[in-house]
Amino acid sequence: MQNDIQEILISEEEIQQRIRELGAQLSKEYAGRTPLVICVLKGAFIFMADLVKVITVPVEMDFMAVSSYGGTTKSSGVVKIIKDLDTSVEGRDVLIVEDIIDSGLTLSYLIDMLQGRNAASVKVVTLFDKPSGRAVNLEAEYTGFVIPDAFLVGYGLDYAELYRNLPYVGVLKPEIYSK
Ligand SMILES: O=P(O)(O)OC[C@H]1O[C@H](OP(=O)(O)OP(=O)(O)O)[C@H](O)[C@@H]1O
Ligand code: HPA
Ligand SMILES: [Mg+2]
Repeated sequence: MQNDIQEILISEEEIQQRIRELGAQLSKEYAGRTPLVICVLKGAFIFMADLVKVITVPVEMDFMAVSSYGGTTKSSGVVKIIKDLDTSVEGRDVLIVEDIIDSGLTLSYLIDMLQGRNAASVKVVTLFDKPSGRAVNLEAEYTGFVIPDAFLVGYGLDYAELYRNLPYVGVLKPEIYSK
């Protein structure tokens, strides 16, 4: 698996350090409240698990599964809901946890949906932001790292469902996805 990586872009230590900083910021933002923290599966599951451990306010958690990339490196533009929330978001302070914002299509769809369900507030924390990929104008309130225009894998990010379990984020060798 490591042999398929061209370059490690962000190390495990750098990721964990940045998550501790995000946790501290979010604990301040939500002081005195109990946000509903929503993990966007599958990509965000590792970030979600590490992030909630460094948030010091009480949180409720729920999970949604959506997919728009399938086995490719380009968004299909169609966001498919594979699993919806179990919890009502009405009147709740919702924090969406994403691994990456690329085209922005996944998040713009989710934000509209949660606002349509009358959440009291909807904010986004993303570990990675790739502004060069944007198809819609959208920014997260909290961002871990701004990353360059390359297809990345690791720390939750997959290519064709592989590489999510790498503890760092790296650039995949182009010959892997041009096979
Ligand atoms: O900004 P966008 O261009 O919409 O891309 C970002 C989304 O794409 C990835 O999910 P994917 O659809 O690959 O599903 P996965 O999380 O199961 O890998 C990623 O986890 C984000 O949710
Ligand atoms: N890597 C993996 N999955 C993704 C990416 C990426 O760079 N962008 C959107 N989904
Ligand atoms: Mg994916």
